[in-house]
Amino acid sequence: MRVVGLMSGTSMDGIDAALIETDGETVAWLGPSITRPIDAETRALLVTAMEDARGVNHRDDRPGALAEAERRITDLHAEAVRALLEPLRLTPGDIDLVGFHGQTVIHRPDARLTVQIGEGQRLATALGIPVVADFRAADVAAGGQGAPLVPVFHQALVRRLTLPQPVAVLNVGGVANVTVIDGDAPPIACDTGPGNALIDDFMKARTGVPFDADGRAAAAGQVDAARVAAVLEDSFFRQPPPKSLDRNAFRRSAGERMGLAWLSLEDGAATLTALTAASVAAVVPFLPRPPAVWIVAGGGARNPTLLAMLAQRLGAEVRTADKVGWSGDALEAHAFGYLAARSLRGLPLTFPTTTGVAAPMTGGVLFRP
Ligand SMILES: Nc1ncnc2c1ncn2[C@@H]1O[C@H](COP(=O)(O)OP(=O)(O)OP(=O)(O)O)[C@@H](O)[C@H]1O
Ligand SMILES: CC(=O)N[C@H]1[C@@H]2OC[C@@H](O2)[C@@H](O)[C@@H]1O[C@H](C)C(=O)O
Repeated sequence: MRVVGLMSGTSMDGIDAALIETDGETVAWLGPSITRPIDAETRALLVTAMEDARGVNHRDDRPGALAEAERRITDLHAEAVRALLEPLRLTPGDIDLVGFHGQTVIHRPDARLTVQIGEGQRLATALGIPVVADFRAADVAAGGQGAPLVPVFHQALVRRLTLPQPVAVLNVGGVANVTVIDGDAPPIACDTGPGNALIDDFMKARTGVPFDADGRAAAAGQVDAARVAAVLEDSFFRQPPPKSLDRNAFRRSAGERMGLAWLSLEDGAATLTALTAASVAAVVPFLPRPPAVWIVAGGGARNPTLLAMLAQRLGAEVRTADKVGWSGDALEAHAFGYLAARSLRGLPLTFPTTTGVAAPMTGGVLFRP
């Protein structure tokens, strides 16, 4: 199948759209991708929608700004698909399927609640292509964490490489998540903790720019190890995998525990970057054996200061996804194309070792144009 995968991640910086050819088992081709930036006005609407989502008790509730945000985000995804296809001289008729993740506005698996806004039917009708959406709902309803979903895709990609095992695939987006693959054993996976979200929020508050470009501020600062250790006291880091996080999970507690207000821009950025690296390293003691190689994807792979801190704390080889022939920026979009193909074939998306669901579970809802 020729599939377009779509991801709008927790960083809310853009919508990634990527082409992939797959039968939902093996990956035949990782095709080109684009990012359609999310404008400041839409980002502000999404931030409001996330606030309003705190009042959601049922996954179909759309209080406050949520309904408007959902329509807007759906239409931007339709634009992203067109922007991907046009320069490739492809039309919707050339595409078999779309995998549409949507925007997570609340994730509380403990309450069996996870909401990704995005109307599958509206997108299918707009594009004239079948769409699979709502990838997390079935897993959460069955008692799983509903995240991470990418491990089965990471496993399919790692099978194509010759690398010393175990191999860890680390995605550093707003939240960071890892998949550890050791031969044919079921992959072990979890969210590791904050990825870029706390760094982005801190940089936005201090400079107005919502990220630490190329890790420059962090590179010029001093890490406050005691502050990092204070956040790692949180019970989340003592839990073994599988486990997942809401984007805003550590927002308040980290700010308070770290006393960020007292740190300079550079020291704050360095300390938050070290927190991301340390929380990844905190997973290693829970693994049967430490990974020999770490492949890093997501926006965090563009931050050399973070990559250096990871290499130091993990004591293992750290490579970027681009170095192994994947697209670090589009890996999640490729993943949702792959997961859509699996969904169409009724293949499992989640497993006891990836989301804690009791038995392998398929997921996703199909919308026809
Ligand atoms: N050149 C760069 N230097 C430093 N950080 C960068 C750079 N480019 C991107 N980033 C970081 O990566 C983030 C975006 O990452 P990404 O697109 O992987 O996140 P996401 O997909 O939205 O999140 P998630 O994986 O949690 O859903 C930005 O918000 C920024 O913090
Ligand atoms: C609830 C939710 O949207 N979680 C995202 C988020 O962003 C990164 C991390 O937290 C990850 O577990 C998940 O996304 C990836 C794509 C996943 O499910 O594998």
